[in-house]
Amino acid sequence: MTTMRAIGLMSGTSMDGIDIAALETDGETVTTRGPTRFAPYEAAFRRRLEAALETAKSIVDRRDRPGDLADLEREITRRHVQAVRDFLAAVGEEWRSPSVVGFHGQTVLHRPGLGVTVQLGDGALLADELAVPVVHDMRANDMLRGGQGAPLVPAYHAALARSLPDAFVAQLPMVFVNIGGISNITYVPRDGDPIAFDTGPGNTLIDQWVSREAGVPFDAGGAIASEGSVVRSVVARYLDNAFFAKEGPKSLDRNDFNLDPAEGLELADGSRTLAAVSAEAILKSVEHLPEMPKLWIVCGGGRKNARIVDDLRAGAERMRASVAVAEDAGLDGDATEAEAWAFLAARSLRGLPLTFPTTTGCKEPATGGVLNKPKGAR
Ligand SMILES: Nc1ncnc2c1ncn2[C@@H]1O[C@H](COP(=O)(O)OP(=O)(O)OP(=O)(O)O)[C@@H](O)[C@H]1O
Ligand SMILES: CC(=O)N[C@H]1[C@@H]2OC[C@@H](O2)[C@@H](O)[C@@H]1O[C@H](C)C(=O)O
Repeated sequence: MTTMRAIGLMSGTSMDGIDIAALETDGETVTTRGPTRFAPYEAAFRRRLEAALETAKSIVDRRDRPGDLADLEREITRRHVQAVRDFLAAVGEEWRSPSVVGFHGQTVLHRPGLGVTVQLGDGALLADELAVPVVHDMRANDMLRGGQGAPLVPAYHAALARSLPDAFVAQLPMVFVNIGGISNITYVPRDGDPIAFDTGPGNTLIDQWVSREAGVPFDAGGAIASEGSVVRSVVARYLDNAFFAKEGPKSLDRNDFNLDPAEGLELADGSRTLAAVSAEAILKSVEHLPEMPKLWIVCGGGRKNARIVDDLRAGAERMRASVAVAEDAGLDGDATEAEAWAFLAARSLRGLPLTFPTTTGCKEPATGGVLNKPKGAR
C-alpha cells in the first residue's frame, strides 16, 4: 500500500484552539511525522464555545442545531479553513498537497449512554474551501456499532508505540496518556489489541478554576499549584465518583465533572488539589488493566503542568514503572491528537477499523468517518 500525506485537525475539549499536524502514512505505520502548528482561539471565542455546551444540552437528534449552533458550526469551519491555509503557506513544498484532511470538529455534546455524540464542523464546506478530500464525523459509526464513540486516538497510539526506538519497545506493555481537557489512556500490550478508555478530568477543571479565581486561561507550568497544598478530602470526594470503579470501555462528556467539590478552597490549594485529582484519576486506571505497565508516555497539554507530572511519577514509581513525557520518546506531545486524526483519515479512506471492542466497546472492529470530496471531484 502506498503512503499518503495527510493532515489532521483537532479542536479538543480544552477549547484552546486548533492543533494541526501532517503525517506520511498508509494508515498502518507512520512513515514520517511532518510539520505542526497551533491556531489559538481568543478568549471571547472560547467563551462562545463554552456557552455552546449549554445550548447543546437540548439536542435530541445529533443533526439538531439549536440556538446559534448552526452559525457557530460555520464559524468553527471557517476558522479551520483559515488555520489550514496558514499552515500550508508555512510548510515545505512536499507537504503542500495533502491527499486527505482528518477533521475532528468541536465536541459540544457526548452522551454515549444515549448513543449521541455531536462534533460541530462542516466537512463538506471544509473540503470545498480547501479543494482537498476531508474525512469528518469519525465517532458516529462507532456509536452505531455499540461503541462509546471515544476515545479514537488508541489506534494511533498503538502504531506509535511500535515505531518507537527499541529501548522503548522493550518496555511493553506501556500506556499512552493524553492529558487534554479530559484524560484518556491507551494500554499497548506486547501482542494483541490496545485497551483504552477515558480516565477522568485532565485540565478542564484546572482551567475553569484558574480562569474564575485568577483570570488566566490555564496554570502555566503548574506555577499556581506549586504555591499550594493538596487537600486530601477534596481529592477523595472527586475520586469517589462511580465513573472510576466502572470497567472500560468508558468515555466522558466535558461536563461530567465540575468544580463543586473544590468550592471554598483558596486559589493555589485548589490548583494543586485539582492537579492531584488529574494525576490520581490517571493512575487509578491500572485497576482496569490486565498487567502493570512498565512505562507511561504522557502527551497533551497537561504534561506541561509540573505538579501533574510529579504526581504521576511518584505514583508510577510505587508501581515500579517510569514516566516519560512525549518528547523523551522523540514525539511531539502537543501534536499527537492532530496526528491521530491524520492517521485515522488515512485508515478511513482504506476502510480499516478506527475502533475496537477493547477501545470503545464496539461489537466488532469498526471503520468510520464521512468522506467529503471537494466540489468538482464529486
Ligand atoms: N504551559 C502549560 N502549562 C500548563 N498547562 C498547559 C500549558 N499549555 C497548555 N496547557 C494545558 O493544556 C490544555 C490544552 O491541552 P490539549 O491541547 O492537549 O487539549 P485538547 O486537545 O483541547 O483536549 P482533549 O484531549 O480533551 O481533546 C490547556 O487548556 C491547558 O490546560
Ligand atoms: C467526545 C470527545 O470529543 N471526547 C474527547 C475528549 O477529550 C479526551 C477524551 O475526551 C477523548 O475521549 C476524546 O478525544 C480524544 C482525542 C479521542 O477520541 O481519542
